[in-house]
Amino acid sequence: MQVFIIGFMGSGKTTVGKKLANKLEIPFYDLDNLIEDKEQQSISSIFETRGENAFREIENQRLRDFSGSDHYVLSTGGGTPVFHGNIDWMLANGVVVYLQAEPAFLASRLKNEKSKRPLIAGKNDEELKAFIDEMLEKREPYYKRAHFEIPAKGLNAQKLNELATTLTTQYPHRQTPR
Ligand SMILES: Nc1ncnc2c1ncn2[C@@H]1O[C@H](COP(=O)(O)OP(=O)(O)OP(=O)(O)O)[C@@H](O)[C@H]1O
Ligand SMILES: O=C(O)C1=C[C@@H](O)[C@@H](O)[C@H](O)C1
Ligand SMILES: [Mg+2]
Repeated sequence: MQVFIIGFMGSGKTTVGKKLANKLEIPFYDLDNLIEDKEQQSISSIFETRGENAFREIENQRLRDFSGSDHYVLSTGGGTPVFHGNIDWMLANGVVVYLQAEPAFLASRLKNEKSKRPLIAGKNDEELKAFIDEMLEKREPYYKRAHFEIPAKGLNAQKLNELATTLTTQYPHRQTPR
């Protein structure tokens, strides 16, 4: 089973992806981390020294080349579904879960975590909220194509269990539990 978690920065893709993988007893990967490991450079530094277009090429390559195992949960970057036909590729190659969140919720999550995220680093609270409003509107049509949409707010252990059960029922090709 290949599960792709998509959604805006701060929606909790990395946090939730890890927990979901744990419940499904399959490995967890994070596309931003895979990129940093392969390039031996932080995401911020890639944006700074090589630019966003280069980052999007690398992101696309890493997503498609990725072959950690037959079964995994992969949390993607906030922009991954939007570029280079990545959403079509993910829909064709696995189950795509959209972690949906409203701008005010995302802004409150992100306001103390801007430095590692080059697209929002240096913005004040007002600029951050305006950026999220505008960017989410552009990105949502891509996010909304996911097979499943889960509200990030109030996503507790029980809801995560329900998601894990739905995924295993509909996509029952599980690895032997570790
Ligand atoms: N269910 C949750 N409950 C409380 N806090 C959470 C939850 N999920 C995530 N967070 C917190 O929200 C922040 C953003 O989460 P996370 O880094 O997982 O988001 P992300 O979608 O992976 O972001 P990015 O796209 O930038 O990688 C972190 O501080 C994390 O600890
Ligand atoms: O929303 C985005 O475009 C990004 C989100 C992060 O996960 C990183 O992939 C990078 O900072 C770009
Ligand atoms: Mg993340």
